[in-house]
Amino acid sequence: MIETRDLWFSYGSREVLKGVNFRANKGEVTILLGRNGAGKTTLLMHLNGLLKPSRGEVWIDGVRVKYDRKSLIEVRKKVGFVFQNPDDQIIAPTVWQDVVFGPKNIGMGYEFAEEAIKSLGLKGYEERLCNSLSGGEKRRVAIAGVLAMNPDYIIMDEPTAGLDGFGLKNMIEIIENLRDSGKTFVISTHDLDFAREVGERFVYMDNGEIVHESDRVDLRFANRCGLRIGNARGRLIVIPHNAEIPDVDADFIAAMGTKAKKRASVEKLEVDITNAVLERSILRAIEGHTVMLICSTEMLNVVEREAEKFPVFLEILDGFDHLAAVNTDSIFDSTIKTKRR
Ligand SMILES: Nc1ncnc2c1ncn2[C@@H]1O[C@H](COP(=O)(O)OP(=O)(O)OP(=O)(O)O)[C@@H](O)[C@H]1O
Repeated sequence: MIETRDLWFSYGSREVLKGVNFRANKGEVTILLGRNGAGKTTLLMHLNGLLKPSRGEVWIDGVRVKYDRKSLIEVRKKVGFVFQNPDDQIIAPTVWQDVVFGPKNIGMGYEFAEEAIKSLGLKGYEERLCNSLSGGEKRRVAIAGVLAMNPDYIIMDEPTAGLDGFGLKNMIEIIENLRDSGKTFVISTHDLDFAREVGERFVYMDNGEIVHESDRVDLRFANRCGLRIGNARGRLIVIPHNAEIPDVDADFIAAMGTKAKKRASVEKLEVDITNAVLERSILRAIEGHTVMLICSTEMLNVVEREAEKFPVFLEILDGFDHLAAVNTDSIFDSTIKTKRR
């Protein structure tokens, strides 16, 4: 387990970590979520001694991290760090020279380097110049360099930044395979889909503090931490309180335009919402009725923003995991119920 205890850190007079108690359990993939500037990278850099806390402690497998050179070498063997930008990590001219840089530096053998080259699909790339590689390939070289030291823990700072769909899929496979082989991960990301795919524990950071922890993505906190996925899309289901659709629904239908479908024996009204505009008039129209909204996170953001301005009580009922069981369309990931306060 990696743990921080009451961790404080400042860059000059700028306080960035404010008493962080973080924990990453062995064998798990812990995801660190938070908006830009929340302090994720700063926290991650403490987990293998790249930064020294102003106050507080870091513990790895029950041993308190010390900051002399000899202790730090031991820490770096146990905990590898994959930087957000591979160019910050790659230092040698060729792929092979770069991957063996770490083990060579501390007099370790190259067996894990060879294994890493294979497992990351870099066989045949050994003599390639790193600066001739694509972004995705560079990322794999950076990971191979970390694996060459055979660490138990792998810290990744935004590993999906700049990856296309194939690169993302490949990254997910790499993490899953390594996890199955017993590695522990701590990963920071803004990518909610990716987080859901690989994560087992989720830690939410805001303004230098941990504000929440959960064992599945909690949309309320993901939202607070500035995450977004997909487009603002969703389906609004309005269930009127009385059997007859009251007059107010005429406004609602008008507001929704031609997309609204009103059936003859209406007990509920269903509307597909395909853009980010959920206007005040719509919220006014649905006020007082039970409303279910199945939507993408972006739409959730829109609704929550609007609901703050309008007296509609908003309660998130379910996250993606539950809803996925009843609706396989991946754009739908949350259910909201609104009712009059
Ligand atoms: N070397 C530095 N010197 C001074 N301030 C820094 C330095 N590095 C980071 N900061 C500041 O510390 C705060 C936290 O930065 P950090 O990189 O840890 O956040 P983050 O959550 O990783 O953000 P992002 O998601 O944008 O990568 C930010 O306000 C940032 O400007």
